[in-house]
Amino acid sequence: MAEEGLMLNLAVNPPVSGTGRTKVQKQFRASAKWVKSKKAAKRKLQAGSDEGAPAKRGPAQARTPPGAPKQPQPRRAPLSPVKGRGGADSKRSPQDVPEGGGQGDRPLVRTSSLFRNNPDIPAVSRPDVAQLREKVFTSDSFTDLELHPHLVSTLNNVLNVSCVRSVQKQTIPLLLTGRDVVVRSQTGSGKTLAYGIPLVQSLQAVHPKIKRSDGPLAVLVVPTRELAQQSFQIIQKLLKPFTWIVPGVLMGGEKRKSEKARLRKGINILISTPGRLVDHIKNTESIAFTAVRWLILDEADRTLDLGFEKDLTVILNALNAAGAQRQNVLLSATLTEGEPGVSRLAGICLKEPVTVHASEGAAQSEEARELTSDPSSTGLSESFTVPEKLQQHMAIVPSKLRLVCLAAFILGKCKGEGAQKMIVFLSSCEAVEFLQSLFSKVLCGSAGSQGTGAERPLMDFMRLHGNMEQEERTEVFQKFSQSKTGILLCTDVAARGLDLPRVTWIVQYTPPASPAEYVHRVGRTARIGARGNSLLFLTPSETAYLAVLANHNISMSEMKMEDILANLMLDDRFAGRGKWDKKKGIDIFIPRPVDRRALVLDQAWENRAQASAKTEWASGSALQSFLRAYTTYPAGLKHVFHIRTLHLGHTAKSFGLRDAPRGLGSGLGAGPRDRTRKPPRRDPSEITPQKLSGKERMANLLRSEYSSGMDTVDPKKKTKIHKKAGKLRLQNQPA
Ligand SMILES: Nc1ncnc2c1ncn2[C@@H]1O[C@H](COP(=O)(O)OP(=O)(O)OP(=O)(O)O)[C@@H](O)[C@H]1O
Repeated sequence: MAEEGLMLNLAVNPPVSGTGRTKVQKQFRASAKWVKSKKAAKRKLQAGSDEGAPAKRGPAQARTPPGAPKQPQPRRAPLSPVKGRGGADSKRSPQDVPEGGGQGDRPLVRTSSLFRNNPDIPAVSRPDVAQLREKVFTSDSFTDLELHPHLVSTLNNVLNVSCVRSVQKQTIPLLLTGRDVVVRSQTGSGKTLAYGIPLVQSLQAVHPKIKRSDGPLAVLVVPTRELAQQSFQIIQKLLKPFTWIVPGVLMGGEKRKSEKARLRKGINILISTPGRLVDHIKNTESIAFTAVRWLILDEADRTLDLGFEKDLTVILNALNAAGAQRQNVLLSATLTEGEPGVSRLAGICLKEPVTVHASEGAAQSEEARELTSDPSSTGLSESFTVPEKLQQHMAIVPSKLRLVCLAAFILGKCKGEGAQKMIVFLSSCEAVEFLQSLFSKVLCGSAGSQGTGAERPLMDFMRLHGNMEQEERTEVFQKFSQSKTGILLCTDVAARGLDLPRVTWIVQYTPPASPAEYVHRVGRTARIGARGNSLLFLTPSETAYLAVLANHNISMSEMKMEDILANLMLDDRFAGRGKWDKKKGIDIFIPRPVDRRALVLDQAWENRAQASAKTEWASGSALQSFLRAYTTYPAGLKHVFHIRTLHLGHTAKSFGLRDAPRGLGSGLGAGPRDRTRKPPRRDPSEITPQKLSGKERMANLLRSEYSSGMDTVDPKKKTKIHKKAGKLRLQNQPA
C-alpha cells in the first residue's frame, strides 16, 4: 500500500471546477493586500461557497511568480492526525458525514492515521489439536426411562421432545436412584432436562402429596437472571400435569416485597440467582429449608467462581443448618478438576458422587464413573468439547482497526449473506452501551441517512448487560430469543446457559477471561446439532491466547483482516469521495476504495464521539471501562493480556476517540513503543475504586454484572459524571 494512500486526505469537499480555481487565483493575484484576501477566502471557505472552497494544490498555485506576494495556501489536511478536539467540524452530528461520505456538505478536509503505525500482524499456524467429540443423540425414547406417563406426554407434546439425548440417558437413571451427580457435557446438549426430568419425576411421586406450605423441596441456583427465568419456564412446563407442585423464581431486579409474599405462600421448587437467595436468607423470615431434598447448581463452575463463592457458602450453611438429607447435582460444560471451587465443593457437599462426562476420548469415556477412592476427585479433564457443527474462526486485528473491522464484519454478514442472528460479546456495560448507540446511528443510518432504504441492511442492534433495568433486560432477552434476526451486543451476562434459538454467529470482540468462558460464549450457537459460527478478535500482541486455548483442545481457523475489511465494498453509503485522478482513474491519496471506506467509517466514529458532551463522555467511559476490564484478566493470562501491552492512543481509536482522554493513561502503563519511558508514577489502582488486586477487581466486576438487584443504592446514582475543564475524569463506577 502506497504511503501516500495511508496519509489519508479524506477530501469529501466538492470538486473545484477549473473556472472556480482561476477565479480564486485571480482574486488573490489582483489583491495587493493579500492578508485581507486570505481572511476573505477563509470567510468564504467557512460559508461553504464553491468559490471559496479550498482548491487542490495544483500546478498553477505552485508556480508563484517571483517577487509576488506569497499567496495564501489553501486549507489542507495536516499530514498527521489532528491532536486535540475542536476542529472546524468537530461538533458535526454523526449523520453529517458517514452516509455518502458527506458529499455536497460544506468543505471538509480530514486526516486519519488509521492505517499507519500499526503493529505487524504475525503469521500464526493453526495448532495441531485433536478436537474432542461428544455423542449428543441417541435413538432411545423417554418411555424407556420408566417415567410417569403424564411426564412423558408433557415432554412429547409440550416440550416437543421425543428422543432422549446422550447426557439425559446417562444422568436421569443415576439421579432417579438418589445419587449425587457431577455432569459435564457440551453446551446445548440438553443438561436442563437431564436434571429437570428426574426432579419432577421424584417430586410428583412424594406421598403424601407435596403442599405449597411445605416450602422448598428443591433449590436450583443459576448465575444469571435470564438463566433463572429460562430454567423456571422449563420447570413450569414440566410441571404442567402436576399442578400441586409450585415453582418460583427469585432474582435481582424484581420487587423484594412481592417475592417475600410468594415465599410466604410457598414455593416448592425454588429457582434463584445466588445473590438474591442470600438476600432472602438474611432478610426473609418465611424462607425455610427444612424440607429441601435437592440442591442443583447449574453452571456450577461459574456459581463457584470468585464473585459467588461467599454467597454459595451462605446458601450451603443455611441448607446444612436445616439438616435435611439432600441430593446434590453440579452441572456445566466446563467443570474441571483443576477448578478449585469444584473440587472443594465436591469434597464438602457431595456424597459419593458419580461423574457423567460425555466426551469421547476423555478419560472417563461416555460412561458414568463412580468415585470411591477420593470424594473430592471428579476425574474431569482440562480438555473442553465444543459442538461438532461449530465453525470457529479468529482474526488478528490491530487495535486501531478493531472497530472498523467489527463494523465491516457485521455489514458483510448482514448485507452480503442475508438475515443474521448474531451475539457480540464485549467486556463492559459501558462498551455495550457505546457500541449499540454508535452502530445504530452510523451503520443503520437511523437518523438523517442519505442512503436509500434499500441500501441499508436489516440490522437491529440490541443490548444486554448487568446495569440495565430488569424490565428492559427481560424485554430484550425475550425479543432476541424470539426474533429470527438481530445483533445482540452484550457482556458475559449472556454467556452461560441461555438457549437462544437460531443464533448464526458468535463474535467475541473482547477475548474472554478464560478458555471455559470461551466455550460458553461460543456455545450460544450450534446448539443441539445445529450449525453455527464463531469469530474471536485478537490484537497482534494477544495471539499467545491461541496456545492457551489449544491447551484445552480448542483450535480455530484464521479469517484475514483484509477479507473482513473487504466487506465494506458491499455498502456504498460509506464510499466517500477522495481526490480523484481522472487520467489514472484512481484516488490519488487512497488508491484502494476499501481503505477509503474504512476511513469514512473511522471519521464517522470520530464525529459521533465528538457530536456532543454526552457522546464524548460515552466514548471515554467505554474506553475507560475496557481498560479497567483489561486489568482483570487472571494472573495466568497476564502474559497474553497485560495493560502495559496496550497502546492507549490506538485503543482510544477503537472507541471512536482521536486521542486517549487525558488522565487515563498515566495509571495504566505505557504502550509497547513507550517502554523506554520511566514507569508511570501513579499506581494502576487509580483507575479502580480502591487499591484492589486483579482477583478482587474481577470479583467486583462479576458482582456488578450478576448483582442481586437488591442494592440499596440506585445504580444510576452510582455513576457520577464529573466534567471539569472539558477533561474526562476517572470514575469510581462499577463496570
Ligand atoms: N431430548 C431432547 N430432544 C430434543 N431437544 C432437546 C432434548 N433435550 C433438550 N433439548 C433442547 O436442546 C436445547 C439445549 O438444551 P439445554 O439448554 O438444556 O442445553 P445445556 O446442555 O444446558 O446447554 P448450556 O451448557 O449451554 O447451558 C434446548 O432447546 C432444549 O429444548
